[in-house]
Amino acid sequence: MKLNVTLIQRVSVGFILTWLIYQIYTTITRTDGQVDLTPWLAPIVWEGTFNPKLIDSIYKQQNITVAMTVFALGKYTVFLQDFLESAEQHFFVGFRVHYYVFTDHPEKVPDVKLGGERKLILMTVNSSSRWQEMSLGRMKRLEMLIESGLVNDADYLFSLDVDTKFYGRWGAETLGDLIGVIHAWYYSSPCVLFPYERRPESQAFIPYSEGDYYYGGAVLGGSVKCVYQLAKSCREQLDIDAAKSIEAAWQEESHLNKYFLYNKPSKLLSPEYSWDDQKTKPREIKIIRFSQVLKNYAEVRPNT
Ligand SMILES: CC(=O)N[C@H]1[C@@H](OP(=O)(O)OP(=O)(O)OC[C@H]2O[C@@H](n3ccc(=O)[nH]c3=O)[C@H](O)[C@@H]2O)O[C@H](CO)[C@H](O)[C@@H]1O
Ligand SMILES: [Mn+2]
Repeated sequence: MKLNVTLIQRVSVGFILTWLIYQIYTTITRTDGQVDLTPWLAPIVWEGTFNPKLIDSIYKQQNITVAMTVFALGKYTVFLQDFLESAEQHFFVGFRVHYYVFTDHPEKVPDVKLGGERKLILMTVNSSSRWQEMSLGRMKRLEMLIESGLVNDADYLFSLDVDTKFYGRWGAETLGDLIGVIHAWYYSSPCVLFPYERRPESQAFIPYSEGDYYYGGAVLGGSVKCVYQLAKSCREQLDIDAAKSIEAAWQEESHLNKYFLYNKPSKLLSPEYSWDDQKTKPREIKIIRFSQVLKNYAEVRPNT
């Protein structure tokens, strides 16, 4: 009898100790660089800050359509298969999704089997000779796509890099008026180290005294109306720079950062939504949902 009580006591102490260690561990990892709200009270979406089933059911009721644009010009068509197949597994599963694939090589677009209520619209465009133009030309093409009325049936629109892969859920938690993603390489850096455009001659110029986050150019999104305003404004600023023969440090990513500085995103996606396969996963990142795949720059880009 005495032995039994001791056993129960030991098990209880063991349980309490394990629970305590777990609480301390989660508190440390939770505060380690993870903030859930911006200073303007926009949510930052991290694993553990939302209930996936609940949030999906809210937007399911609204019967929404999500459009996504992706550009695969020149040799970047090689990324399409993995991109689309992984999107089918993780991107708005169970929702109506319309992919707009922009390419100069329509014959190289793989035939990926899509789920019900999901379709792919092929947008054939002219080739460019410089990768920088293919990357920054996305703003103009996004603006024109929305002006054409083709995406009028969509409620939300995302534009994503193609040299990427989905590894985890990307669902209704990412919806909002204006969406930006925190860049995986700068989420814990001080503002002055952000690679904003620092030359005052560029429209993308941000002085060292300003800035709050460094946003990645690989992800932008929001309501169709807000994405239109963003794309139009960035395209206008890119045109002004081009007329002065200035190319911002990180092309449209620099202009996107300038836009977000004065037009704050209503929701920010944590770096879970734009990781980089080159970067090992630190402890505070619980899940990688979308990531840049490794690429041989010399092989896939037409110029350096
Ligand atoms: C993780 C991240 O934030 N990436 C950004 C970054 O580097 P990246 O090295 O990721 O740029 P990148 O080479 O992926 O180019 C951006 C995108 O442009 C398209 N493309 C580019 C070249 C080409 O030959 N064909 C083609 O289709 C394609 O959709 C690609 O995903 O800086 C770029 C601009 O300098 C963009 O802002 C990227 O979004
Ligand atoms: Mn990329």
